[in-house]
Amino acid sequence: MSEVCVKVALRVRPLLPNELIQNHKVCVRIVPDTAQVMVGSDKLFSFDHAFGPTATQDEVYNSCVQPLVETLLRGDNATVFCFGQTGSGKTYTFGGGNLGEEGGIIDRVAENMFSLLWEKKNSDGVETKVRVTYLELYMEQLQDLLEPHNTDKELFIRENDKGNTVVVGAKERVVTSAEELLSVVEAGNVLRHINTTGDE
Ligand SMILES: Nc1ncnc2c1ncn2[C@@H]1O[C@H](COP(=O)(O)OP(=O)(O)OP(=O)(O)O)[C@@H](O)[C@H]1O
Repeated sequence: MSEVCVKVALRVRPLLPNELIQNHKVCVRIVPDTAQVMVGSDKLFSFDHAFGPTATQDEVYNSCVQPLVETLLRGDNATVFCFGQTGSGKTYTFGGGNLGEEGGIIDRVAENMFSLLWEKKNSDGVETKVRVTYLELYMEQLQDLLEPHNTDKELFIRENDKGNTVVVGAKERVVTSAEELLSVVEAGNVLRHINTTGDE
């Protein structure tokens, strides 16, 4: 196989103001002009991409995710997920609800995808329909973030006849613009916040 299917990017966030006040020190450094990081003074790790504290949302998106959107529009599947300890910057990197400079992956995918679909429509007359599902798996419980108030709802993870793993019972919503997609995500995020913090 010429192309590797799974790529791993590492992002080191800057120290936060309260960490600076408490005199925390950076312990992970990007080796300049490489995709390697040095932990402490002698442990070197290699990734497909490595981003330091000054990397912008745009840089992360353009290197790691933008090529996947094009893959998607050619009919393939793509998955992006963030993994890291609490407070490491997953939510910041993923974003959702901000089409500006600070917008994250979700925002940029939404914008990018609709603009590419618009181009396709204008050049080839291709009509498309975008359907969204938005789910949370938390403490082994699946929650449909598009149906926040339906507490009786049960979702199941199953394999379908094509051998794909799917969530059965998830609500789908048709969206026609990046703004509409992000409003769906924002509404779901409010629920996610309530679930994980107990705040209303
Ligand atoms: N690259 C970055 N630049 C500036 N601030 C950042 C960056 N990454 C994260 N932060 C800030 O660091 C804090 C923690 O980030 P975030 O909430 O994204 O972490 P998390 O991994 O989602 O945490 P949790 O698992 O607890 O939800 C936030 O205040 C966020 O704004």
